[in-house]
Amino acid sequence: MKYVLAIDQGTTSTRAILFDEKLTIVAQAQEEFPQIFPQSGWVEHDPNDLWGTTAGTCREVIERANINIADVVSIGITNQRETTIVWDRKTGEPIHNAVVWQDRRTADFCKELRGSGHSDMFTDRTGLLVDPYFSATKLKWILDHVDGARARALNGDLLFGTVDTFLIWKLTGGQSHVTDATNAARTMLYDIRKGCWSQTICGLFDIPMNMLPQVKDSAADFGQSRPDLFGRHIPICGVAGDQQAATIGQACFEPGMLKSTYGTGCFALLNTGDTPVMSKNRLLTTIAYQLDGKPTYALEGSIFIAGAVVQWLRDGLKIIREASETQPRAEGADKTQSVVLVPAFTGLGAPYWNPECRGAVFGLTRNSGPNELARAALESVGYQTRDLLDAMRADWTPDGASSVLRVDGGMSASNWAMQFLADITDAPVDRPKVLETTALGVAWLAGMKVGVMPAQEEFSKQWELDCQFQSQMAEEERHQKFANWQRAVQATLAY
Ligand SMILES: Nc1ncnc2c1ncn2[C@@H]1O[C@H](COP(=O)(O)OP(=O)(O)O)[C@@H](O)[C@H]1O
Ligand SMILES: O=P(O)(O)OC[C@H](O)CO
Repeated sequence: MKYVLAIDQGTTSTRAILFDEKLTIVAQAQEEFPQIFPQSGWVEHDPNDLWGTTAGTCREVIERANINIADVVSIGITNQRETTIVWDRKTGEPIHNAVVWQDRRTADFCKELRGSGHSDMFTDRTGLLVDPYFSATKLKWILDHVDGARARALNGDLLFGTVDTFLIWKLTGGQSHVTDATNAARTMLYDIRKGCWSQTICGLFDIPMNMLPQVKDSAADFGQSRPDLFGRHIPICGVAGDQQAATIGQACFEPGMLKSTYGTGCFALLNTGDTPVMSKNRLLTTIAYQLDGKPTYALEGSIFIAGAVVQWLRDGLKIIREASETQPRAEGADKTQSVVLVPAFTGLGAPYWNPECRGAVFGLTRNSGPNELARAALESVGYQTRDLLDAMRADWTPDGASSVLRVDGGMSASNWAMQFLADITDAPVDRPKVLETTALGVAWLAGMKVGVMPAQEEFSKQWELDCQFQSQMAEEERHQKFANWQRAVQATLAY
C-alpha cells in the first residue's frame, strides 16, 4: 500500500492527514497556533509557527500511522489563502509576521485605489475586487513598513509567498520557490487570463517581480522534502488553496457544479469551466484548479461569518455549551417570532463587500430568548448563502446545470442548518460521506500526479452521498422570510 501525506495549513490550526491509495484516511494530527492581533482589524501569524506546526503534525502523523516511510510517495499542501509572507532568501527568516487574509490594515489604501479609477483594470486582470483581503496590498505594506525591505527586495535578497510557497521553501530546504495557479490567483498580482504575474500591477505597487514565486499547475513537481525531515526525500506533487482543494475534493469538475464549505466563514465556488466569467454582482473570478497547463475557472462568493456565529453564541453570549446544541434550540424556537440576525461582526463579504457595517438583531420581543437567537444564527448562514447563489445565477447559469449544492466543513454537520439551507435556496443540498474534502482534494492531486491514485473520472465516481436535504418549505414562507432578511441587511448597511 502507498500513502500520500496531505498538509492542511488553516487559519487557526495546521493538520496533517495521511491517506492511503484508496483515499481512505489512515491517521491524522492537528495543532493550533497563536493568533496575533497587534491592533484592531489587524491579524498576524508567526510564520515560524506555521512551519513548526506543519513539521510537527507531519512527523506525528507518520509516527502514529506506523508505516514504512518509503511507502509515503507524495506530499500535498493546501492552505489558508491570501496570507502574505516575506522572508530572507539566504537565511529563510521572515522579515515580518504573516499578514493574514482577515487583516484589514490596508483598507484606506484600497479605498484610495478604488477612488483612483484603477478598479476595473484590477478586476479585468485578476478577477478580484480591490480589497485588503488579497495579498497584493499586504505585500506592499510590508515593503513600505519594514526598514530597508524594498531595497533588499530590489537587490534580490527577499522572497514573497503565500503560505504554500513558504512551507515548500521550508520543506525543500530553500530549494524551491514555487506556488500553484489557485494560490497565485488570490494575490491580486496574477493575470488569470494570461497565466502570469501582472507587470502593470507589480509596477503600480512598486513590487520587484524577482521576489515572486514560479507558478505551476496544481498537480506538478514542486520539489522534494529535505531528507532529514522525514527520513527520506518525498516529492511534493499537489498544491491548492484550501477552498479550491475542497472544490476538487467535492469532485466539482463539471461546469455548473457548486460547493460551499462551512467553517469559520463560508466559501462557495461554482465551476465555470474554461471561461473566466466576470461577475456583475460583486463575486470573485478565480482559478478552481489548473491541470496540464489548462486552468478551470470558478466564480467565488466569500462570507466571513458562518460557523463563527455559532462560536459567538457559545463563547460570547454563552447560551450554548457546544455547537451541536444549536439544533435542539432552533427546533424549540417560537414559530410566531421572526427574529433575524445579521452577523456582520467584521462587516459583510460577498455580494455586499462592506467592511464597516456591524452586526444587528431585528424583531426581538420580550419572549425572545436563546432558542430564537440560535435559530436566527443558523438561519443567517442559509440567507447569506442564498445571497451568494442568487448572485451566481444572475451572473452565469449554463444550460441544464444542476441546482445541487455540495456542502462540507464543520458546520455542515448541523442537519437543521442544512435543511434550512435547502428550504431557503429551494434546491437540494448534498452532504458527502467524507467531510475532509479539503485534504482529500489535495491528497488526490498529489497522489494522481505520482500515479498511485485514480484519474479524474474515477475519482469523481468515488464521491459518496451521506445525506441529501430537499426543500420542504412552502413558497410563500420562503418568500416572506427572505424578504425579511433582505430588509434586515439593508437596515444593517444603513446603520
Ligand atoms: N453541529 C454543529 N452545528 C453548528 N455549527 C457547527 C457544528 N459543528 C461545528 N460547527 C461550527 O463549525 C465551525 C468549525 O468548522 P471547521 O470546518 O473545523 O472550521 P475552520 O476550518 O474554519 O476552523 C465552528 O465555527 C463551529 O461553530
Ligand atoms: O483557513 P480557512 O479554512 O478559514 O480558509 C481561509 C480561506 O482560504 C481564506 O480565503
